[in-house]
Amino acid sequence: MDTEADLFYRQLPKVELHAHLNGSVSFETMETLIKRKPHLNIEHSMTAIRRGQRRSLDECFQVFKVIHQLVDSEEDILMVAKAVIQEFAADGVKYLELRTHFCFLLTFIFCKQEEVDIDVRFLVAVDRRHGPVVAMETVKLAEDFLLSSDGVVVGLDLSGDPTVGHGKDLLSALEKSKNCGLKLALHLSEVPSRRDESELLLNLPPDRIGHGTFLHPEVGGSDSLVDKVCKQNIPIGKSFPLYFQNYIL
Ligand SMILES: CNc1ncnc2c1ncn2[C@@H]1O[C@H](COP(=O)(O)O)[C@@H](O)[C@H]1O
Repeated sequence: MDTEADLFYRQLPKVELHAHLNGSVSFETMETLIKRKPHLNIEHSMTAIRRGQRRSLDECFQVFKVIHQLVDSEEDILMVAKAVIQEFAADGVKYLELRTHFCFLLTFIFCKQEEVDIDVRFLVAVDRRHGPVVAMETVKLAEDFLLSSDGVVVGLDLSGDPTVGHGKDLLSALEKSKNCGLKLALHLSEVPSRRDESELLLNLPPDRIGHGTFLHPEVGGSDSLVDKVCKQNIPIGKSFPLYFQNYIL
């Protein structure tokens, strides 16, 4: 049963600035998806990380692969997007930035969120594993949406398995994106030994950082990386509060 504190926190108006669409699917929606596709033999334990449960980054990306099998039609995408937006609204979120590679489909549909008291904006996701050509194509699409979506598409998100590829190959796509006015939310330093890449990406600079777990010298990053984040006042989403207390969203 909800405590008084639960109710208070639910009603408190909030902003959510680091939500991946397929990373925000609730248990109930997942159940509907699983029932729709019994032939896939997918169980709940394959699609979620329970509170307190520890998983490696690699295992997290395995979970996304399973979710992508479940969400593979226009009908699924729309159902998931509607449910996610309604659930964030029911949780008291008033401003939501949703990142997804399905942006192209969703943008026009959610230009008018009339029945729900929530302002939803989209970030078009570039998945690192698809490489520079797809990244550039995605940026062009995102630019079109930026111009035609009446402010619904606001930026570009660089995400995906951080051990795959190198940011230097995506730099021209990211620069183009920035030059055309898209805000940049970049996942960086999510794994150790990515100092060079983080240096490059921080020079852009991004408007937001995803995770940035290994930026600090104590965990294999460097003073120069920390300096760049602090001097440029770049907010970090979903990281550890220890090192960047003033920057965590
Ligand atoms: C754990 N930290 C993370 N680091 C990097 N990328 C992540 C992520 N969590 C999620 N994603 C990215 O978001 C996609 C799912 O949403 P969409 O299918 O696009 O809606 C994942 O496939 C991955 O590319």
